[in-house]
Amino acid sequence: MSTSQTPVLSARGIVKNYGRVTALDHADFDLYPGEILAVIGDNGAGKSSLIKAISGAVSIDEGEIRLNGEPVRFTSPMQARDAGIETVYQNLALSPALSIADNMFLGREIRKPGFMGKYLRMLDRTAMERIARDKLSELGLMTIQNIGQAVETLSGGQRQGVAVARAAAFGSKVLILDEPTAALGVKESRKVLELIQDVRSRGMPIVLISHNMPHVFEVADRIHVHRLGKRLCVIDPKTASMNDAVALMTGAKTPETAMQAA
Ligand SMILES: Nc1ncnc2c1ncn2[C@@H]1O[C@H](COP(=O)(O)OP(=O)(O)OP(=O)(O)O)[C@@H](O)[C@H]1O
Repeated sequence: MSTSQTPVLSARGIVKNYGRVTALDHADFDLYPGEILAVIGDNGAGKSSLIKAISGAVSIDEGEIRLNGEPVRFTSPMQARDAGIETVYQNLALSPALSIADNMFLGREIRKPGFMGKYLRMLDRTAMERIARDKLSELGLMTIQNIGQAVETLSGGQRQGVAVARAAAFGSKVLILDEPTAALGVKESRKVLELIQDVRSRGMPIVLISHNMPHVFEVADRIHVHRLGKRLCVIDPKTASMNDAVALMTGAKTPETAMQAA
């Protein structure tokens, strides 16, 4: 990771108002190739709004978003996903009653070749199950026994795993994870953190929104501190402390005073 490279995803001066509430107030953002960028901030700082803006879930009032240097303007999450920005939300966009394979291919189903697929819209289940199995085992998630198993029967960590595998499976350019460990136990969190690092080692940059400072400091290459609707600063987890991060988030320290203390 090097900040001299062109960011994979960047934003400049983005503004998002909800009526009289300004959720994003000229916010900037940069994600570089191959990095895990954590986004931290107090409740209401605008982290979700930032993620929604760069993943097409809300339209922005002002500002610019660039993907690989090219300006983009998404009007739906589907558009952002097609462009390679895959977002896994806290409440997971998985369908509990569907199988793992069906979930992985939701909205991207493979049709049977030839007439049956093209005109009868028949799904190629064998191919989908094979690819789903391959992807899960590639990511070390084959504790899941049966690819036909409904997602509602999986543990929280396994569900998160399926969602991440889905993102990793489709050649996404960017993976955004919103509080991936929030609902998980210690063991499951560990697995998900390993999975995130594994996905990074495959070259995919990741945005990690989290309130969990030990998790953030464990895996992030850089930490974007969001405060009052904008990026306050970016800190290096190798030189900054968790106390600094929390002080910056809450306004107890400014980037200048935190630097002096360092
Ligand atoms: N749909 C909405 N309608 C009105 N106000 C909203 C909406 N979404 C967010 N806001 C407001 O925008 C501000 C930023 O909210 P946002 O959810 O982006 O913060 P956050 O940093 O993700 O917070 P948290 O850590 O609590 O999830 C808050 O004041 C919030 O009340």
